[in-house]
Amino acid sequence: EKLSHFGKTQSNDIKYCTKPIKKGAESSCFDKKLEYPISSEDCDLLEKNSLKFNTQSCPSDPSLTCLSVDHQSLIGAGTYGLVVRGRSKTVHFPLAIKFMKLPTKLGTVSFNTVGRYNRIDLQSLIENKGNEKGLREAVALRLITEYEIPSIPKYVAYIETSSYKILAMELLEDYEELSKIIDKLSSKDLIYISCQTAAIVCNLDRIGISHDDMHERNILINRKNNNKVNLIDFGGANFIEKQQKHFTSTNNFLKQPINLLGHLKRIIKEDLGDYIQSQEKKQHGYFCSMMEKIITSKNDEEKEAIPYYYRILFEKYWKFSQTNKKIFKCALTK
Ligand SMILES: Nc1ncnc2c1ncn2[C@@H]1O[C@H](COP(=O)(O)OP(=O)(O)OP(=O)(O)O)[C@@H](O)[C@H]1O
Repeated sequence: EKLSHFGKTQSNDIKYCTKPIKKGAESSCFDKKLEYPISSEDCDLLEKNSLKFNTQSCPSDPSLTCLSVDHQSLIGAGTYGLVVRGRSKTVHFPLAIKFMKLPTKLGTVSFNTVGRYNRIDLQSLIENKGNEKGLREAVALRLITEYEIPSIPKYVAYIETSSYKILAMELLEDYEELSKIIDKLSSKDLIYISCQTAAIVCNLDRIGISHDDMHERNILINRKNNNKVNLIDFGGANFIEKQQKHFTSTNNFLKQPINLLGHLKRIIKEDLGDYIQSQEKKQHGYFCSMMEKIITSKNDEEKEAIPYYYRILFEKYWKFSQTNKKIFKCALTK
């Protein structure tokens, strides 16, 4: 059993420091940025939510317990916080648990009830644009999971303690960031990846969520499974109010991810990309509505009513279908 339940490993197991602090000095250093102490209050709340993950002694004070950041546990690190591997007995899949350090202790934390959000207050999120990255992501993932939108990690739990915002979600295994592999991919791969990305964006659109941070680092690819795409990092997500629900998110797919769109434009030629991009600027969401139209059109006459550029894109390059739950999917073409 690799995952001890808050059990400590020996501090000499810590391998995340490679460079000594001072020139010539033996390395006994540690990276303060990777030190995430877990208090007994944190422990209690995590335990109540059945969340398990590895811990170790804190490098700066071995009497304290910290998140384990060895190569088995650590998934990602950044200014936002740390993503580590975990488990929960409430779900059958492994977890990615994101720990976001709070800028200050309590007081500045709004929406804090008893650590867990049972009720989602969409209105306050809309008004509080940008200030609540962790909560915003939790709400987005929870809605996405409830609506069973595929290709996005499933929401498992969101907790706030006095030190952290903690988001537990499905772990995507065997995925690589598109930014790291984009130059190795063939035209066919890139067409299929962009098609799946567009389908995910339009699926989100149907439920009124826009990702709004669609760079290549947030698009994960499983090369072992037909270049299957998953979208992560909903910290910048926006919730579109019902009245203005009419498709606003697509514009972020047609502006971003810049590198992927650049490749795509070179591949599909015929000025298709430029034309569709400029249409989207004039009328946000036009792209998703055309996608819906091509799928629901029953005969040639209805198909011909769809503007030429979209028809070419959908007939020649991106083959969409829709499941009975109205989820857009991309066909893997030979
Ligand atoms: N569910 C997941 N499964 C697998 N890996 C994940 C998952 N979520 C995040 N990661 C990995 O952890 C890293 C950080 O996650 P994420 O991008 O969500 O954080 P962030 O705070 O938005 O970081 P930034 O915006 O600086 O990229 C990602 O680059 C990704 O590789």
